[in-house]
Amino acid sequence: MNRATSATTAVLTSDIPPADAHVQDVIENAGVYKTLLESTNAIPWKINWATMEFAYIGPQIESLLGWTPDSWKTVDDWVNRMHVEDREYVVNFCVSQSKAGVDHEADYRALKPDGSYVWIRDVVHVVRNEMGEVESLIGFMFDISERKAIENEMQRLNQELEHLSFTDGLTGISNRRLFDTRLESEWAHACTSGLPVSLIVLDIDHFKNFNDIHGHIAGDDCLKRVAGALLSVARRSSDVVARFGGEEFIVLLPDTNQETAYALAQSCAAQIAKLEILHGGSDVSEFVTASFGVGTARACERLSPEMFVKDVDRVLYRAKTSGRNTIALRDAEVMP
Ligand SMILES: Nc1nc2c(ncn2[C@@H]2O[C@H](COP(=O)(O)OP(=O)(O)OP(=O)(O)O)[C@@H](O)[C@H]2O)c(=O)[nH]1
Repeated sequence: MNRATSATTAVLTSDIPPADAHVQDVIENAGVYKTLLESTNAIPWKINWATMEFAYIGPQIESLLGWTPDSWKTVDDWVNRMHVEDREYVVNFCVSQSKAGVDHEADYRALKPDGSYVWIRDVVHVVRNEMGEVESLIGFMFDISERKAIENEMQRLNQELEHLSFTDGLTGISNRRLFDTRLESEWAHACTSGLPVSLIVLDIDHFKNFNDIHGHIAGDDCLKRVAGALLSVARRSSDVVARFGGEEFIVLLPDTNQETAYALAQSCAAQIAKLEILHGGSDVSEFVTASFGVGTARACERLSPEMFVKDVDRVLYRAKTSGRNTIALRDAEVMP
């Protein structure tokens, strides 16, 4: 039994005249409330607004945060034992809400004596006098570490899920979904900036034969290595190298003119050649090659991004029908 209850018992056993029965009730109730308050899982507290001192802090502070109630005297003790990244926002928020007389709550990391932190949700009630002036603040600090850990894990899993939903499972590069999303935003950007957008669409030559001769696992490995080669060429942060499906890849080059796009397609072809992946089923080279379609457009042209992609895909088909292992341009003749 704690101090509050024994004090109550002492009062009850003394001789109190009937006229003071009300006082006795008050004392008894105060004892009950104190017992209830100090047996909750949260830390109750009270701050005197005029002095900014703690008029009361529950003994639970010791078991939840590791500080003795004696060491928790002023608002500074609360502020200084808050994670530095949370401090400015939380203090400013709590002060402004308190000044406005608005009940509020704030989450922050509270420091323990061993240097670790506990996530706290402080729920604050503003007490005002008859004049409407703030007199004190009373509240509870709840340990929300478990909830925060779950929230953080959920956030991490969501980010991972989002990343996976934009990644091609085999090659690890972006997938079509990410490409479509980025193309749409780059198209909108190009529409306002007036800058050109370029696309390179490429397809590995005679890949069916490659699989038939070298096996599907070698085929998968070939796709991964080609993806790596493309990534080594399109290196600007705004560039997107994506697997478009099967053995077809697409490279989005924002703010890029046709000349540069063509040069980049040449570099892609050179990097693929450099891999020297033996291809027993190709009539164009002993190594793996690809055919390329390159296109450049101004977003202001009467063209949707989807139509643009289809257009460049048709250009790639031209490269295929004109012998493979070549680069075809949307606005020019097939170039060897
Ligand atoms: N190993 C492997 N093969 C794939 C994958 N996706 C698609 N393919 C194969 O890629 C081949 C594509 O064949 P086609 O579309 O006929 O084209 P191609 O043989 O490359 O001929 P051209 O494009 O005309 O040069 C098919 O045999 C598909 O099975 C994959 O993830 N892994």
